[in-house]
Parts: sequence; C-alpha cells; structure tokens
Amino acid sequence: MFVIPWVQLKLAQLGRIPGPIFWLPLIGETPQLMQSPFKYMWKRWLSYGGIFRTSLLGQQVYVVGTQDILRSVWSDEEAFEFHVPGKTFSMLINDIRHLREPRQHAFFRRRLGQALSPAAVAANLLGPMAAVMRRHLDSWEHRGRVLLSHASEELSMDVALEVVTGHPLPSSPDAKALVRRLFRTVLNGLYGLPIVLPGTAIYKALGARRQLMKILWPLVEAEATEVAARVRGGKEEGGEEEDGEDETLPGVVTAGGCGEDAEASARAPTLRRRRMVAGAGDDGGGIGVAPLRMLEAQVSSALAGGEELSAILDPEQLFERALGTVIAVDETSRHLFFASVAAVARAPDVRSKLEDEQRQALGKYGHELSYSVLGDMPYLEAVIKETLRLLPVSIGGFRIAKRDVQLRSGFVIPRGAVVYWSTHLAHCCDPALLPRKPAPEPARGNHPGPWFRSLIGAGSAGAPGGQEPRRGLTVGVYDTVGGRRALARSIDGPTGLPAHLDFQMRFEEAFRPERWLIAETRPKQWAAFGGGGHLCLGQHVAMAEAKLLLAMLLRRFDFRLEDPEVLRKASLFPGPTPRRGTDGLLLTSRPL
Ligand code: HEM
Repeated sequence: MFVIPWVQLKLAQLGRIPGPIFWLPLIGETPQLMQSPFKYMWKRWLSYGGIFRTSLLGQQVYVVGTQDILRSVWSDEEAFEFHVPGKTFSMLINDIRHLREPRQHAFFRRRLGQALSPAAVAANLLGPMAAVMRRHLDSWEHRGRVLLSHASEELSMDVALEVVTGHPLPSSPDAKALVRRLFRTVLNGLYGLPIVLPGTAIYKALGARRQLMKILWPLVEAEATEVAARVRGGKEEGGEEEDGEDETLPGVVTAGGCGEDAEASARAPTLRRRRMVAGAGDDGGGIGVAPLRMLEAQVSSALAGGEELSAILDPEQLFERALGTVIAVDETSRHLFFASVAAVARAPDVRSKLEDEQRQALGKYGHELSYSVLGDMPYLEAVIKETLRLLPVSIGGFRIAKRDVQLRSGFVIPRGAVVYWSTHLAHCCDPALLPRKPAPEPARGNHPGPWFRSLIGAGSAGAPGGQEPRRGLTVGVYDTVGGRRALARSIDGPTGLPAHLDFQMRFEEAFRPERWLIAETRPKQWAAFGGGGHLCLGQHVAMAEAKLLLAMLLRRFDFRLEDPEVLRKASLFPGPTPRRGTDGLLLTSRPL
C-alpha cells in the first residue's frame, strides 16, 4: 500500500513527473481516457496534480492542464514544437510545416488571422453561413424530426465546404453530394487504425482522397493561379504588413447581414463573392485590416514564408490545405452544433432565458442577425461557452519538448517527450469552479496520518520534494495532495465527480451559463480554443456559427429531444457523440 506513494516521492525528489506505474501494454490508459475523459482526468488530477505521466496510444505522454504549465506549453515555442500524434493523420496530410516551422507558422497565422478575423467573419462568412443554415433548417422543418448528430454533421460539412474553405465546388447536386461523401470518408479515416488493407477506414480514406483531388483540382487550379498572380503582384510579397492577429479585438462590426444578398453571395463563385462583399467595407467593417479569403490567405502565407510558387500550386499541397480547413471546421463544429442544441433542449430554464433574449433582440433589431447583433446576445454567448466547457469538442493538443524543460514547480519535462495539453484536465481543476477551501480533514479514517505525510512530504506529488505549494498560480490549496484528497472526500454522488463536471447525473447543476456573466464565477481555466502561439484561429467562426444556428432555431421552432437523457448516454471522445439512435430531435414550427 505504501509502495506507490513512496515511488512517487522518489520520482518527485528527482524532478521526475509522477504518474501511474502500471498500464496496459500498447494501449496504455487510452481506453479509460476515451471512455470518460472527465472521470479519468479528475482522478489523475486528485492523485498527481496539474501534470502527470502516462501512456496513450502506445506512447509515453506528459499530460498537463493547469494555468502555469499550460502557459509555458502554449507559448514557449523555443521549448515546445507543435505535434500531431497518430499515423493516420500524417497519411492523409503529409505536410504541416506551416504549423510546425516557426517562420512559416508566423505567416500562416497572420494571413489566416485575417481570413478568419471578426471582420472577415462579418464581411465574408456570416451571410453565406446563414444561407446554408436556412437551407438546412427548411429541411429540418419539412421532416419534423431529425437525428441531431447526423443533421449537425451534414450542416457542418456544408458550412466547411461551401463557406469557409472558399474553394469552388462542382455545380451539379449529385457531384456536390459525392464530394461531401468523399470528404466524410477521408475524415473517418482519421480515427481508424493505420493499416492500409482493403476495407479498413484508412484504405477507404486514401482512395477518397485521390478521387477528391481529381474532382476538385480542375476547379481550383485556375482560381489558385489567379490568386497567386495577384498576391505576388501585391504589396504582401515581402510579408511586411501589419500582423493580422492583432485583430482579435472584441469585434463589434456592422457588415454581413443575412438577407437576400447573403443567399446570392452564397451561390456566387468565390472571387465574385469577394467583390460582392466589398460593399460591406473593405476595411472589414471598421476593424482596419482587409479581410482575406481563405484561399488567398493560404497562398499568400506560403509565398511569404518563402515557398516556391510551383510548390504552392501543387495540387497535393492545395488539397492538403483545404483538407486541413475542412478537418478544423467540420470535426469541431458538428460536435458543437450537436452539444449546444442538445444542452439547450435538455435545460428548460436556459432555453426560456434564451427565448427572452431573442425576443428582446427581435424588438431591438428586427430580423437582422448580423455579427454586431449576434454580439449583443450575452446569454447566448454564455450558453455556447458553457457547452464548450462541459462538453468540450476538442480534447486539446500535443507538443514535443525540444529540450529539457524545467517547470516552475520544479518538475522537468525531458527533451523529446510528447506533451498532451488536455482541455478536460484544465476544465476539471478550474480554480473558479472548485470550492475555495477543501472540506476539513476528518480526525479519523483510513487516510495517511501526519507521520506518513511527513514521510511522503507535505506537497507529495503536487510539488517535488515536499516543497511548500506555490500559491496563486494553479489552484492554491489544491496544489497539495492533502488538499485534493480533502476535496475528494467532500464530494458525494454516484460518479465521484464534482457538480461542475457531472453533466451525466447532475445536468442542471453542471450546465450553468450564468457563471459566465459575473467576473467572480467566470471560469479561469477555460481551454476550449487552446491558447498562446497556436490559439484557435477559427474561434470567431466557431462562435458565430453556433450563435447563428441557435438564434435561428429558437426563433423558428419549438424543439425537444425524444430522449432527454441523450447527453447522459453520450460519449465525449473525440467530441460529444450520442449513442446511436438516441438523439431524435422533434421540431414544431412557431415564430417567436
Ligand atoms: C468549436 C469549434 C472549434 C474548437 C473547439 C477549436 C479548437 C482548437 C484548438 C484547441 C486549437 C489549438 C490546438 C493546439 O494548441 O494544439 C485549434 C487550432 C486551430 N483551429 Fe480551431 N477549433 C474550432 C473551430 C475551428 C474552425 C471553425 C477553424 C477554421 C475556420 C479552426 C481553425 C484552426 C486552426 C487553423 C488552428 C491552428 C492554429 C495554429 O496552429 O496556429 N478551428 N482549434
């Protein structure tokens, strides 16, 4: 019984990061993580604190999730290199230099920052997005019942393909449907085993990838060449212009309404569409940097990063960039659409507050749903942030340590280590959501007594060598194993999870958008979009599309889940996914 704490102590004294000692060969702790990421992370955090070592997918991994460590992993690009684990991803996308290589990455972020800024969302994306959503909601209305997860998947794929990538698509409905199906097959390949044998997911994905390139290249080639010529002739060549990333101002912009023009613009080919929205303000509606189209952003960032034109116009390269965008949009938005609608349908109080807010907006702005109108819906924004906190759609990200990295806590992440920053871990131990003080220690019980704690050191696995816990950086009192144990003892309930995480058994207590409306209760370790050097570039797109969908849905329908417990039965990996067939959503039209 004392062996494991003793080994932990020894490791901690050596600056070695603690973690479980036994795990299954090859798969390690992957099944526990996949089955219930919050339960897994909560238990591990109670035992080890904000950093621990484990094995995932056959690889030793250092999992991190508290503010001080996240800050370093997110921002110190000298120490940590962006990494995508799993062979299937690299089989489908060979080249991620634009994410990994610092110079190319800087240009990529600048240009993509412009293409995905609030100004660009308002001017270029919101209108076409609303048109696509309206088309889907018409079909939902016609059917009266949809399987929410599947309907969300169809919608997110159309938003990704028709709106965000900005690439031309075939015009015939059959060919479009084929393109969608092929992209879905490619994406399914990401989650299979990396075994290329007839019938495997990756085999099908590689076949679909080849077929897609054949269909799309003739459509994209002319436009890409034209864009490249324009970009080369323009002032951007030297890459000396302002940094578009600085635009992440709380963008309140006025352009980009959702009326008939938006419908027309959604149908127009990309370049024409750009000219049409120019009327919305080439300065992007007042933010000051011209919004770019995605294709231009990708071509210009590669040129500025020093790539040869021939390499940029290589069909493979262009396709991979487009595929990267589809993955970024679809693999996240479909889960967010599903989770946010399901959560609102599950929580009548939340829904009636949302309806009140929509009534107010209708009274103030009429039927307009522009970026600035969506920006004036604080409760809706809180609902989406709370959805992303409780039902994260991204599990986090990976880095490789380029050298030994000494953390402030004294632990050392060794050179070459794979580091996994976990959204679930960050949300588990958010200092704003934990009680300020753990429950007092009981006088008796089978917990280690003072003699044992002095043996293992007061800080135990939370700080090497039993040093005093560092306060104010992570969760203060919970930096010590004693503090965390006391906290664990104060939690009752069948899952062993605290109320702020227990969406399965205590949904009403867990899902509380109100916490976002007051500074004191607002989560402080919210990591839904990551942070630092790789902070999600699509966060304004993601927030806008989720707000738009919910606003349109609330204004048009009374909706309810056939099975109100769909979220209780859902799995959270890789994003909120219902058990097959449990996610029927019934819709009745009624104007608000
Ligand atoms: C709910 C929706 C979304 C979530 C939760 C999400 C989450 C994330 C996270 C956590 C990262 C950081 C990964 C890391 O640090 O390793 C990231 C990066 C990124 N996201 Fe998103 N994302 C979403 C939607 C989108 C959309 C719609 C787009 C594109 C339109 C997008 C584009 C990107 C890009 C390009 C990066 C890489 C940034 C870089 O490496 O510099 N994301 N996203």
